[in-house]
Parts: sequence; structure tokens; C-alpha cells
Amino acid sequence: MSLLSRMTAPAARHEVAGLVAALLSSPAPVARTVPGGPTGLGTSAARLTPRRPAAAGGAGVPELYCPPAVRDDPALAAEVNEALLAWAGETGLYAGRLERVRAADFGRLMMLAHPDTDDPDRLLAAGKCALAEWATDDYYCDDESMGSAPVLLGAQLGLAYTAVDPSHLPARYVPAGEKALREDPVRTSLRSGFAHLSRYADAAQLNRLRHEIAVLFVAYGQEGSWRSQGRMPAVWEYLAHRQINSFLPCIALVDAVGGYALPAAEYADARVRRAVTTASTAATLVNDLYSMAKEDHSSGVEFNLPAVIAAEERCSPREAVERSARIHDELVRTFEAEAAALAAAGSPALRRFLAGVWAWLGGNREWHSGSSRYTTS
Ligand SMILES: CC(C)=CCC/C(C)=C(\C)COP(=O)(O)OP(=O)(O)O
Repeated sequence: MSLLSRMTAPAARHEVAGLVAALLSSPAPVARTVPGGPTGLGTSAARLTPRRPAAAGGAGVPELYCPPAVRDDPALAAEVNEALLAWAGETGLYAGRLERVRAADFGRLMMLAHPDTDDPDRLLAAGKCALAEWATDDYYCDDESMGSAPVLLGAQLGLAYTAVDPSHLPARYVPAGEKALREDPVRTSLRSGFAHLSRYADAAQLNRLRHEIAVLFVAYGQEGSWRSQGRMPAVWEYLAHRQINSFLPCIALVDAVGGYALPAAEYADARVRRAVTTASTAATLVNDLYSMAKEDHSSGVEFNLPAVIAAEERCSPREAVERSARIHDELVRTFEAEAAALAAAGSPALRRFLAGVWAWLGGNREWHSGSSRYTTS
């Protein structure tokens, strides 16, 4: 799909999106006065009137309630994508498949999802982490042609975790541990991406990412268990899973990439966590909807919300897709309302972070609607 056709994919013009743009264009994390209305993400949401939902970008994906992408800067996306490809070449990640990675355009995802920075190196650091996390899924969980096998999964994830939270081994075992990290491109890239991010993230932000990656790996194990059993989860179980097998490790970097820090206590606040995890589940259901076609062509068992709904509710695939889209929309509306309330009472950093999460949702949908990862088999 051409860049132009991706750019013309229609999207909802939420009032909040305008406010997000205003917040993100602010050099400091401070609320801006919105002409004709009160300030802050929360107060804007209180004024919202019913809006048109975002229109579909991918074949078969219904209209989704989702903000539009805040910006589109193809030159910045291309710069980040090329740097990401060069790095993947150095780490050996996706060796022999780099053209597919180039075409998927993860640089574009970073450019779209993190509009509060135009620094290519910050976007690259986040892109390295994202690509390494995606590769963990492809190499260890999803893609048999890349060596994934349920019986190996636990051992591989355990080792991969040491790439972001190093093992402190007695001296005589250090070389063996180091060799295990170096000989595997997923582990090498996780470590390298994390090191790059540490130029921009403070200790608490890095620890936050470690936690989200650990949770992600638990979810990879959960999916592997279903695969081994040949069992389809219940809808509720799958949705709980998609909260942890989600884009949260990417969304958690919104402030580090943007050049500010949401204090650990605010990130950990139960109401903030509820809002942010609701958003990340929604973002991941966008992936489910756009990746259905790719997963239909897979030789192994694939899990996505429409498949799980169709199995449990005995409805047609089309109806399952519609029901999945409505669940997505409910989650986005929940985030919107809860983020609004939190932003109205929260710190400037929290307001900016929540605006960044909202922007991430828009960039994520825009990327999924155009990436060749989901538009070619
Ligand atoms: C970037 C990141 C945190 C990825 C980890 C989780 C992940 C791979 C997804 C949320 C995407 O889900 P899925 O396994 O369905 O991925 P693809 O559809 O194969 O891109």
C-alpha cells in the first residue's frame, strides 16, 4: 500500500486529539488553555459530543472508535526505519528476512505513536525495544519457521529475560551466561535495545520496562500452554491475556521517549494502571483485527479475539469481528473517560503521559492499517 493511501485513511477528528496535539506541542509538560473551553484532557472529554468513529483501513476491519494519528512525518519514519534495519543487521535479528522487516516499517510505527518527539535517536531506541519484543514472539512463540516450539518456550523466555535484568553469576559461570546471550539474536537485540533506551530512561523507567517485559513473557508462556493443549481459551480469559500479551512495554515508554519522567508512584497508582492497561488491551485488539488475515495463513494454531469469540459464541466469523470491534471501542471509551478524570486531577506529567497514551492509540491504529506485516501474506 502506498504511503499516500495510508495517509488518506479517514480517522475520527476527536476534540481530544486537538488537545493532545496542543499538549504535545508544549515544550514543558503543562496544560494549555483550550480556546472556548476548560483545560486538560479530563475537561475536554467532559465536553465531548458523539463523534464519528474512525473508518476502516484494513480489509475486513470494521470502523473503530480510535483517535487519529497526531502527525505523519514520512521522512522521520524512513530515517528511523533505516537505522532500525542497520541495527537488526548488526545483531543478526531476522537474518534473511530483513526486507520484510523494512517493508513492515516499524520506524513508521515509532514516528506515528510517539508524536511528542522528533528526535530520531529516541524513536530508534524505542523501536529497537519494540522490534526485539516482537522478535521474541516470532522466534519463540508464533513462527515455527523461525524455530518456535512450545516445548522450548519456557527455557528460551527465561534466558531472554536475563538480557534486560542481567544474571549475576559466580565468576566461573559468567562466560557461559555471556555466550548464551550473544549466540541468540533475540537475546542480543533485547540487551542492545535496552542499553540504547538507558540513554533516555532513568532507573525507575527502566525498571518499569523490565516489569512490563516480565509480564509479557508470562503471557507468552500462557499462550504456549494453550497451544500445547490445543485449547481455545474462554473470551474473558483471552481478554485478560491480551492485557498482558500486549503493547504495554511500548506504551510504557511514552514519557522516556518524550523526554520527561512520570514518577514511579503515579505510574503504579491503581487508577492509572487501570486506565493504561485498558488502553494497551485496546491497542492490542487492533492488532488482532488487522492481523487476522496473516494468522489465517499460519500453519499453527493462532489466537485472536474474533477466533475466540466465534468458538465460544458460535457465531459467524463476520459477526465475531463486529463483536471484537465493539469490545475494542468499549475499552477505548473507558480509557478516554478514566484518563479524562485522572488528567483533571493529576500532575502535569500525568496529563502529558495520558495524552501520550491517547496519541499512541492513534498512531498504532494508523500503522496497523497500512503495514505490510498485515496487508501481505
Ligand atoms: C512490541 C511488543 C510489545 C510486542 C509484544 C506483543 C506482540 C507480539 C503483540 C502485542 C502483537 O501480537 P501478535 O503476536 O498477534 O503479533 P503479530 O500479529 O504477529 O504482529
